[in-house]
Amino acid sequence: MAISIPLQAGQFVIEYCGEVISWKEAKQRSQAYETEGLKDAYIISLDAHETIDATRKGNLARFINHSCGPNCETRKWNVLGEIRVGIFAKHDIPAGTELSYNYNFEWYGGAKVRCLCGAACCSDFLGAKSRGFQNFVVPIKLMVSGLLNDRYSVDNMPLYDSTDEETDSNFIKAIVQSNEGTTTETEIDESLRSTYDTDCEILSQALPINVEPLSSVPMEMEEEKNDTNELSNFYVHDAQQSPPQKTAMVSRIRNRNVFRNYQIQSSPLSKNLPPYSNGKLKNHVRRQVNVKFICERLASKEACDELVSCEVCTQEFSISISKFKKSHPTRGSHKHVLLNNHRTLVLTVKEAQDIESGKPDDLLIVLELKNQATSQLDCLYDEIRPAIEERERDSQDSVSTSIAEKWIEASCNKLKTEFDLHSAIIKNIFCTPRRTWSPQAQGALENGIKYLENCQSRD
Ligand SMILES: C[S@@+](CC[C@H](N)C(=O)[O-])C[C@H]1O[C@@H](n2cnc3c(N)ncnc32)[C@H](O)[C@@H]1O
Repeated sequence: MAISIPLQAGQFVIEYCGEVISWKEAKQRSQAYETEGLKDAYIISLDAHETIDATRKGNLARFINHSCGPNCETRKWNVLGEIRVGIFAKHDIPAGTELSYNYNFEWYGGAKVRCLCGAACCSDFLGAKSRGFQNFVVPIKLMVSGLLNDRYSVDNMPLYDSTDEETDSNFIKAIVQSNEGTTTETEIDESLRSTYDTDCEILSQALPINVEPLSSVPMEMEEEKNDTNELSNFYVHDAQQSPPQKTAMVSRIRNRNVFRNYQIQSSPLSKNLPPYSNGKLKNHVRRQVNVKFICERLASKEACDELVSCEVCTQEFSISISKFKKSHPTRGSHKHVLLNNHRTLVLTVKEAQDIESGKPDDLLIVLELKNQATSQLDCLYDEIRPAIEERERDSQDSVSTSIAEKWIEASCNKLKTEFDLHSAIIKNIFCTPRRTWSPQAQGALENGIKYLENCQSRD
């Protein structure tokens, strides 16, 4: 389902409407739908007791497909004491784009369903990463019926509460317009339709409670600085640099994807920090050194050679990162970077920018370690999730001490790898080893400068 007007990050898109039925009823219906030969699944979980079945009665939200790299996400809201599910834009979405969200399926039986989302980070099968593939049966979760007696459960979603703040929801009409004339097997229930506008308005006006996640503080991207100083001639700013972004506060437990992406908040003081003593500004904009300008002022040829060699290396890495960027655009505040071994690293924008100012090889090794630590944390979260859900609340408060200890340990491990990553970046920047140049390499200085100048003029 496509949207006909542009959406902004965080904007409410549509409520997932349907018949609210018990889990028992959902299972029976699912079997009946299967017998009828219905291929698509439209039952999602509301909470531990109830589900929303949009198979026969529902709204346009039922037509939004799954994607492993979605542009929307689901959020649970407590609206006047009633839990409701809304779909929200994860990031800015241009008009005409197909909407998608991650079903976060957990498969627990039947055949695999091939995912056709086409995302670079696609896990190939719906629920391929879930424990369902290890024959784990999720006790009570949301369920979507599908092909060949498949059983799915959608991951728990964040629970938000309503407030009085207002959000614009006019674009809902745009969705309806964009889908008018579409013939579907679903009859939109008239009573639902009549209350649809009101409902959407209530949900669109409800905003999440901003509660910080356990054991982490959300990161605030450092603001782009416009400082100019005497060293500004040394650097050429990347014109394609993304605008500064701020990561929103997240609820205590949001959906799994968000929950996994902990960030350490940079000190608010850092916004006002002066440039480093060597002239590098403390932000993470890709800069190219104006090599010619500096070389003209350096007395030693060795220093010139070293500068050029470092810059060529950095420039080449920047070029490869730019290629990555083109093929793996930023999703929200993250970049998906494809490594040579075909693995995808999910980096924050800041990390990607940090890497651009460092060197590739050893940084990627540290990144790989960080990625592994993140995966371990993800697995652990999968392990503790049932314990959280058993309490039928979106809260981690009741998780047992032993599990909490494991969680803390894994979190520390991840933080350590993040620390190592940033140390490696700093090391690369400040401790670049001096090179011994062969006589043949002596003549490379001019070539190097020409190369860099060509690169800069191309940019
Ligand atoms: C809520 S419905 C989505 C709308 C549905 N495609 C339709 O046209 O009515 C969920 C069903 O759509 C299909 N589906 C959604 N996303 C998919 C994806 N990425 N790959 C394969 N099938 C998908 C599956 O059959 C799934 O059971």
